Amino acid sequence: MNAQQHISILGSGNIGLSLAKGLVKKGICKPQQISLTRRNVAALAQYAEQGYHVSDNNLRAVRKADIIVLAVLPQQLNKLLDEIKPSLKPDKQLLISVISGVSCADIRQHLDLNVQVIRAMPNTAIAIGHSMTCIATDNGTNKNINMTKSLFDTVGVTIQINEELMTSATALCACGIAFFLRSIRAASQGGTEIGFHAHDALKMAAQTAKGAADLLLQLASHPEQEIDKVTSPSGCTIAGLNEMEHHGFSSAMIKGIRLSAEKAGDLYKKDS
Ligand SMILES: NC(=O)C1=CN([C@@H]2O[C@H](COP(=O)(O)OP(=O)(O)OC[C@H]3O[C@@H](n4cnc5c(N)ncnc54)[C@H](O)[C@@H]3O)[C@@H](O)[C@H]2O)C=CC1
Ligand SMILES: O=C(O)[C@@H]1CCC=N1
Repeated sequence: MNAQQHISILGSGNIGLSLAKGLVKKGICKPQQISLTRRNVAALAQYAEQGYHVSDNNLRAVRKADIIVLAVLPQQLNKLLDEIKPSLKPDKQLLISVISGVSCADIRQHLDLNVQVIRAMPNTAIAIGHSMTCIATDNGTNKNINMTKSLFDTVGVTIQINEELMTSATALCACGIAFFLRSIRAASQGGTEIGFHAHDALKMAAQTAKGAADLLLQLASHPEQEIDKVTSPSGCTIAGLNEMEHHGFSSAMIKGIRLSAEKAGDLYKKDS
């Protein structure tokens, strides 16, 4: 983004605000270049104090924007699109949607405008700059794809994927945060049962999970390769691991991800 450009985030809740904070923290733009809208504008008071433009007026926010981020819930989207349509300048503005289950074509079709749309699917680790964000488009220019990637690179790691895989990315990465959190919670519950205070068990489980993830990311190795290093012959790791598998550990994760992906594909259709 250059210093003249303006970004308007429509629906400034968890994801929208985290993105805004990441952009400012990494110096991509100043708060004065960002408009944040929300129905309950009082919830954005601290952002107004920091210099962000804060309002419940989507039309005004759209009018001054070069980039418009759609960050409402899927069931809130059509009303928002109807509201902003009169202010949109399709040949001058880029729409970035973080909304699950809504394709670029769905958005253009509802607007009945030929506007560039890029989808971005972050996860809640965006709040600490550690999101896994997938981006996809069916009509965005390379320039705008690169620009969108650089925006989300400020809040984590970004990859471009085919749009058909966006619901799968939603399940694996956006919902996935919850799956890994539940795994850590379950490990901590096991830890408490074998003797640790709950807060110690949680810290120990979380740091262990972080170490496991970093082994894969930093060494670029395969999970089974790292597992083989832990499982001493006739040892306690393989005993625990096999017991978990007898109870369907991997199968539960795979089935959960499949169901989430199915549901992600239906989030918008159900309500539009
Ligand atoms: N929460 C998550 O982990 C992820 C969510 N998403 C998607 O991002 C979108 C936003 O999710 P969250 O930030 O978690 O939801 P949220 O509920 O925290 O934020 C949505 C915000 O939009 C506001 N809003 C609703 N209608 C509006 C309107 N007409 N004008 C202005 N503001 C309006 C609401 O007041 C709320 O503050 C959803 O579509 C979700 O599918 C994507 C990836 C991850
Ligand atoms: O649960 C949901 O529907 C949203 C989309 C991805 C993460 N949270």
